[in-house]
Amino acid sequence: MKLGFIGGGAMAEAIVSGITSQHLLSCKDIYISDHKKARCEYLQTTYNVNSCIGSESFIDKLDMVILAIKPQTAVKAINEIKDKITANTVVISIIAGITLDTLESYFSNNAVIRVMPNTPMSVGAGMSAICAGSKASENHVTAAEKIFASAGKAIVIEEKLMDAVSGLSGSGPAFIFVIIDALSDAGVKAGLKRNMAIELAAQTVLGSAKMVLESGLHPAQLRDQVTSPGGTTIEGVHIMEQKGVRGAMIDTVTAAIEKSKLMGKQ
Ligand SMILES: NC(=O)C1=CN([C@@H]2O[C@H](COP(=O)(O)OP(=O)(O)OC[C@H]3O[C@@H](n4cnc5c(N)ncnc54)[C@H](O)[C@@H]3O)[C@@H](O)[C@H]2O)C=CC1
Ligand SMILES: O=C(O)[C@@H]1CCC=N1
Repeated sequence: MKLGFIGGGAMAEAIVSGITSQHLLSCKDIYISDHKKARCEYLQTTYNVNSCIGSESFIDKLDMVILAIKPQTAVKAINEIKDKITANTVVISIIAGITLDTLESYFSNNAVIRVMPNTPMSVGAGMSAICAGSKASENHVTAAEKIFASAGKAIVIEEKLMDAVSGLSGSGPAFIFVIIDALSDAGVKAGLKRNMAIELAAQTVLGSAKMVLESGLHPAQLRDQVTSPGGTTIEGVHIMEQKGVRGAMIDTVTAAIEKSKLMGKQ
């Protein structure tokens, strides 16, 4: 299986780092094209994959190609490759907002799949959602699931849910990083050293997420287990509700979802 990437930026790197550390594919079967020479050299040195400016040397040899360019540069990049790939190559787009209809209008002979991954793939803890285009078979979807589940979890969804997923789990890591940063600020304010405060905050987020996933309990039940009557936690929970943290998080994700919808219309 030969896997190619058009665009070797942050998200492509997270996927490559995930799949190579899990040994899903051999490095020699991974090809990355990026416009920046420095980026190609970095990816080649760090992950031992093939990387070059331009995809001419490998584009017609791929079983799968992942489009990992920004939405703003997508049309140009797609036009560079659409007549060069063979009909057997499965096209996977991770580009936010670009619909299957649009992708299929460019790649009319190919099976097309949309995926919304996230950067925690780089540490084996990604969350990806996959939806299949009209020509994608069950085998194609299974192959995509294998790639994206190799470094985390992958679910198959209907395309109408893609904007919601983009706003929640696609952008979500950025929202959680802001929260970890804010929690560590609170620790620093109380006299903790910055590195210790970051470790305390990040491990607390990690552990809490693990409890939600492994216990099967609703987050509200787990919160209740921490909240002793008349104790410290309820004081903090009261402030969170007073300051509208819950509403702010709903608004945050909703704004990201609305932007994803808008990008799909452009
Ligand atoms: N960063 C993230 O957390 C996530 C990003 N995505 C999607 O992934 C896509 C890529 O995002 P990032 O990796 O963050 O962007 P990025 O800006 O880090 O990477 C894009 C790369 O593409 C290269 N490039 C531009 N035009 C090119 C062309 N014609 N041929 C080859 N390379 C070209 C650029 O030099 C750059 O290195 C976007 O469409 C985004 O919506 C999806 C989920 C999460
Ligand atoms: O910010 C963005 O547009 C991309 C899509 C999801 C995460 N990053």
